[in-house]
Amino acid sequence: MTLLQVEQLSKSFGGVQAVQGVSLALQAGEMLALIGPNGAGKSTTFNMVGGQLVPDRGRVLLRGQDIAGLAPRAIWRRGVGRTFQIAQTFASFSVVENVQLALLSHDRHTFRWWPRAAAHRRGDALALLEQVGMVAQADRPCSELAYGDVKRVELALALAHDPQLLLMDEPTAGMAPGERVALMQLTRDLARARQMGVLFTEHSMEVVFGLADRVAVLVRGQLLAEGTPQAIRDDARVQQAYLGTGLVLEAQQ
Ligand SMILES: Nc1ncnc2c1ncn2[C@@H]1O[C@H](COP(=O)(O)OP(=O)(O)OP(=O)(O)O)[C@@H](O)[C@H]1O
Repeated sequence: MTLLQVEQLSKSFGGVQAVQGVSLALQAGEMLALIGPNGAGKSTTFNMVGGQLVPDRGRVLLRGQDIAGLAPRAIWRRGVGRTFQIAQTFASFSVVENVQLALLSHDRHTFRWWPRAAAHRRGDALALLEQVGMVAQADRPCSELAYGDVKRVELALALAHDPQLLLMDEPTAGMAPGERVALMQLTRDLARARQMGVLFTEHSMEVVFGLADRVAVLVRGQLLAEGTPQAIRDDARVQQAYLGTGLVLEAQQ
């Protein structure tokens, strides 16, 4: 069964039709990039899938069940994880403690438990850090980490919830080009290994065309094109939509 099926999703704000009749599909283990010029409706679409916005119309089917309009936490409980643009770690806690807190939350405990629960699933937390290449830094405070490493920890925090679908809103914003590709390569390896679908918005064309399995292009709230990176790059309508935006539809080597 299709992991995520978005059908005819629409949302307007006052007179602005932010998203109009957008349909998308994402299979388990697959990376789908949502791209488009500024104001195209990427964040609005993303937030309707994650539950931060209620659609005016349309359906969001997660393995066939409509989750459109549910609260973000209810959607999270159904296996939709999310990483955010803003670093979300607790800076004074160590790397492994942050992952333990995420596991605590996944296990439905509240953070009030923390003083008693410092040993909560430390082994599982270390195993997650191993998966994102951060186990050597497990006992360092998050505040000491380089930005790219914080992003890896954020990925481990999202994985603590064992999501079927991971939403990543501009995951590589603010990172150096080499680090961006490394983070998303890692994400792709994890998506394959865990059969987790990944829907992400991204401005780095190097990441999009180098690492997405498929690309969906939004322009002025509508889906302009959807297909493999190669098909999208060769699509004259997509090139036209990006003309004058300063973005170049080429994956740099
Ligand atoms: N809360 C809101 N209230 C009013 N208008 C909004 C709101 N959120 C988005 N919009 C409008 O909806 C349209 C789509 O915005 P959205 O943020 O989804 O685009 P985007 O593709 O994510 O853009 P960017 O790449 O700049 O983040 C824009 O015209 C925007 O101004």
